[in-house]
Amino acid sequence: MSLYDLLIHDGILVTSNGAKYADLAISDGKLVAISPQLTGSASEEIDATGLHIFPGVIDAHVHFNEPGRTNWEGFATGSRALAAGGTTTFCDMPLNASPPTLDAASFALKREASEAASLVDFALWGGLVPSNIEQLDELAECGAIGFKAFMSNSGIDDFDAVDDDTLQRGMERAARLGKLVAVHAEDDHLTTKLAREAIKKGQTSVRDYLQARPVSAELDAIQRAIGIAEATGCSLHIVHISCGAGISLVAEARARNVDVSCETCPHYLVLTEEDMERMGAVAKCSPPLRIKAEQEMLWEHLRMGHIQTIGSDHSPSPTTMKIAQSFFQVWGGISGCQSLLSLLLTKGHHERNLPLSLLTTLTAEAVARRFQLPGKGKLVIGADADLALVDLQAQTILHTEDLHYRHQQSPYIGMSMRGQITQTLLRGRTVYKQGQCSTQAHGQLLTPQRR
Ligand SMILES: NC(=O)N[C@H]1NC(=O)NC1=O
Ligand SMILES: [Zn+2]
Ligand SMILES: [Zn+2]
Repeated sequence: MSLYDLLIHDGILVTSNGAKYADLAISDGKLVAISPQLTGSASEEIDATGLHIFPGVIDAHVHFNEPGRTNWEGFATGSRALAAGGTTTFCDMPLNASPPTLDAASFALKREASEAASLVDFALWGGLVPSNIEQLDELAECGAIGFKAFMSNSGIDDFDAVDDDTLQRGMERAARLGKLVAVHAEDDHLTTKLAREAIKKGQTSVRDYLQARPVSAELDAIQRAIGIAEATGCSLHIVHISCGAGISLVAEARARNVDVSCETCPHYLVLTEEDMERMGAVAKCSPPLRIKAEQEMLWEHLRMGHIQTIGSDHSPSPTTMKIAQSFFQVWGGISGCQSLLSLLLTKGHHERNLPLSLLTTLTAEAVARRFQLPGKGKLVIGADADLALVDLQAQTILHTEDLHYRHQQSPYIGMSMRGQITQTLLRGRTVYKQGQCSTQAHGQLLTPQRR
């Protein structure tokens, strides 16, 4: 009998402390030995010479739209894209599926759908809307990692925005339950007013859309959310911050011990307003893409450790919803979850010299810590053997055929990437290898566990 199930030898292990040569031994889906030179037999061996071994990415922000809108993405296609991109855990947002995840029954439906189809592990966000404060307890009971609220129109009819009063009541309840609240922070009053005025004048171009969602709307909402978190003692996570000053507000609040964290997304780090104008619908998102100077500020904040997590905010739709006369009518959401790690390696590591240790912290270790995902995010003995094997120097161009999404849309098509994910393992099992995804859905629900 073999000593181990799997032995991965001669790879370079990436940790939050740096990179080092190490052999990894895996049994029963867990890392059981890590050492520069492991001996002993194994049922299977992988020669990782020349490859970097990252902890599988944890993408805490995707919209896979199942059940109910599986034709927008779905767990099967979405999780294939993740596996191909080196991601082994995702947290699915409570909106864009039908029904939205607002109570125990809808949580169960989503859990079932994901368990049936997902190649990778997952956790689920519950929603926080004006009508479901009384259901937050049951969502917590089901194992939601937290509650997501929109401070502006969500673009989806069955997921209402919260006003400050509802947000306060939701945060009071969440604090009592020991759960965090995540917010989409844009001021509804201002964005609605600006959009209405523009549309009334027939100004519906990309530029008009950009002007209707200014940085000030984002800053205003971030400030209010932090104030409410501070008043209620609720943990707060601000998703997809697109501007430097937004990150500064979070950093200032953290410095005075408010329990707030923030996320940015690869699209804000890689694309700008000009790209949105040039590419149109495929690059539409909210908050919108910003000017180059904002983008540089985001990179600087990233380097300084002021941003805690990077999530993709993968929010696809059928191609028909990406076509409209008015840019305000086009579905807002970028498909990008497959490219998260390769974009960070290309633009962050190779072009800006960000250390791999920082990138793995932002995409795995800190995410697992913030959302209390047991056994994830870190390659230590006893952890789940969730791994992304990466050829850091390989240069590839992203082609439409490479995409595993249900709809092969991406603003990154044609982009030259440096750093190729060659193989992804979930709990020791290969879920992706050189272009091929596994056909077996072994994804399991993760529920937060306090340490
Ligand atoms: N409903 C939805 O997914 N909206 C997302 N799309 C986007 O670009 N920003 C969002 O919040
Ligand atoms: Zn959002
Ligand atoms: Zn989102």
